[in-house]
Amino acid sequence: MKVIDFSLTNSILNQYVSEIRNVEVQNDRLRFRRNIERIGEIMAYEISKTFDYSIKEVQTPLGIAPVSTPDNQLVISTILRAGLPFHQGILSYFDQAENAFVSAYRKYKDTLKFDIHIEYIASPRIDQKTLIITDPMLATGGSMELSYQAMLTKGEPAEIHVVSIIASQQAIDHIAEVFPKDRTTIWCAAIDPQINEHSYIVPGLGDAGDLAYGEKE
Ligand SMILES: O=P(O)(O)OC[C@H]1O[C@H](OP(=O)(O)OP(=O)(O)O)[C@H](O)[C@@H]1O
Ligand SMILES: O=c1cc[nH]c(=O)[nH]1
Ligand SMILES: [Mg+2]
Repeated sequence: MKVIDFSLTNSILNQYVSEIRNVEVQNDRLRFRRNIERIGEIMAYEISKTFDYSIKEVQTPLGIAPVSTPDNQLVISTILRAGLPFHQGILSYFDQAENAFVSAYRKYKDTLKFDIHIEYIASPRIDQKTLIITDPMLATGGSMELSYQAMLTKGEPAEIHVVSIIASQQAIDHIAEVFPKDRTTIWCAAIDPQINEHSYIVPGLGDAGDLAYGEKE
């Protein structure tokens, strides 16, 4: 299993990550969503370098140009709600991708204990396709694992890209355990050391879904 951590490389992506983490900046919802989209756009570009390419001949007004373009059949899958702006950023680079949406939410038994419930999935078949499964936050990794299990009812992908912004070390370890090691790559903008007793990432950024869309009842 490959793990790509963008925080180890100096790039403008780290500026957008600092803004979504920053308590003085992150409450500007439009900026928060747009920064998540921008991180998705940059990650999409980096992920595109791993695809399979072949040369096609393009007719220009003056001749024929050979151009190497990707051949992968993409399915971009997203976990509601916080995944939506991230999905939009990635999709804006992969124009022809198919798309899938999974709902996952924490149903609390008491203030600390919860189960993750999946209630909705809308997905194409994913057999032999490149599955890009996105969620900006990987805390326990439970939502990602269950969403992937739900996606498997739609077929077996050729390769899997788990794409996140902030992941806990625990979630990285968990995903490395439960996803196919030979064909999964995890992409994230940072790996944080801890999760707290409420299973929030520390230092993390808080609740990504609420910051993007407002608090739930
Ligand atoms: O790794 P886990 O421990 O499963 O936690 C991560 C999940 O929590 C967040 O969603 P949340 O449940 O807050 O839903 P929301 O996007 O609707 O706010 C996040 O977007 C992940 O889906
Ligand atoms: O830190 C966390 C954990 C779960 N969901 C979030 O939005 N943030
Ligand atoms: Mg949330």
